[in-house]
Amino acid sequence: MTVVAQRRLEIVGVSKRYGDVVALREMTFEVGAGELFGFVGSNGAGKTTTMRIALGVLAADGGEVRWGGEPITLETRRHIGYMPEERGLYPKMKVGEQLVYLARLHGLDAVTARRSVEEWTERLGVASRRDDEVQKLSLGNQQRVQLAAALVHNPSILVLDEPFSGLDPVAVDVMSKVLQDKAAEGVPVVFSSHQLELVERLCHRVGIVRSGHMVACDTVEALQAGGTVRLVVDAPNAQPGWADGVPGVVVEEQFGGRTVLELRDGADDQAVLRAALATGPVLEFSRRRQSLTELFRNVVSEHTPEVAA
Ligand SMILES: Nc1ncnc2c1ncn2[C@@H]1O[C@H](COP(=O)(O)OP(=O)(O)OP(=O)(O)O)[C@@H](O)[C@H]1O
Repeated sequence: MTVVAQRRLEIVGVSKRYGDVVALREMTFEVGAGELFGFVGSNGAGKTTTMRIALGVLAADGGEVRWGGEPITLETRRHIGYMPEERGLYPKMKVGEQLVYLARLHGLDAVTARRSVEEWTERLGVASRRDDEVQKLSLGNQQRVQLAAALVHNPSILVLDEPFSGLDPVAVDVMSKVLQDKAAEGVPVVFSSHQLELVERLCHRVGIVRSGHMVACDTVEALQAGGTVRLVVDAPNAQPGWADGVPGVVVEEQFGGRTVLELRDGADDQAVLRAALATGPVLEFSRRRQSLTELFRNVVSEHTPEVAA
C-alpha cells in the first residue's frame, strides 16, 4: 500500500438519526492525503454530525469511518486535530497552559508540548497572549487559539467545523495559510464553511451536502463543467438591446454599459464581440464561470428535501 493510500480518510455510507430526525443518510466521501476538502451545505444539512462521527464523539447508526482503508480505531482518532463548532476551550484557563495540557493529553511529553505551543501560538499570532485567560481574548483570537489546540499535537488528519466563521480578513489569511501548509505536508484537511468564495479559492475538492446526503462532490472546475456560461461585456456606449440580434444569447442584466449575457448552446462569443464593437469601444470582454455560490444554489434547489419526519 502506498503512503498516499494510507493517509486517506473515508466516510462510507454513514447514517444517523436523532429520534425522528434523519440527520445523515448514507453520507459518503473521502479526503486524500494532502487534500483540502470543503464541506458545504445549508444549515442543518448534517456537516457537524458527520464531523462528530468522524472524530468518534458521536456514534453512527450505520456505515463506517475508515483511515488508510481500515475501520478507524480509537488510537487513530487520537491523531485527529479537531475544531468543534461549539469551540471547547476552558475560559478561565491561561492560553499557554491550556494548549500544553491539550498537547499532553494527546501524548506529547512536556518539553515537546511546550515547544509545539510556542511554535503554533507564534504562527497564529497569539504568542503575546499565552499568559492571558482565554476569556480575556477577542472571539477571533479565541478562534486562533482553538486552531492551535487542533494543531499542537501534530495531527495526521484535520477536521475543522467552521474554522473561518467570525474571523477578520487578516485572520482568514493566517488560517488559510496554515490549512494549505498542513495539506502540503500530506495531511487530509476537511473543513465546513458557509463562506463559499473562500471554499472555492482554497479547496481542491468540495462536497455539497443536502438533507444529510452528499449531492455533489468534485473539484470546483468539474462541478462547473456543463454549467451556465456567461460573458461580461463592458461597452460604455452600448444601448439596451444591443445584443438582441445575436443568436443563442440571453441578456441577464445590463447596468450602464456593462452587460452580463448567458451563452446558450451554439452561441458564438465572437459574434457578441462584433456586436459590442459596433456600439463603440469595448473595455472588458470576459467569460465568467459559475461561482460556487451559484452552483450551490442550483444543486441545493435541484434536490427536494427528504428528511423524514
Ligand atoms: N443533538 C441533537 N438532537 C436532535 N437533533 C439534532 C442534534 N444535533 C443535530 N440535530 C439535527 O440534525 C440535523 C443535522 O444537524 P447538523 O448540526 O449536523 O447540521 P450542520 O450542517 O452542521 O448545520 P449548520 O450549518 O447550521 O451548523 C439537523 O436537522 C439538526 O437539527
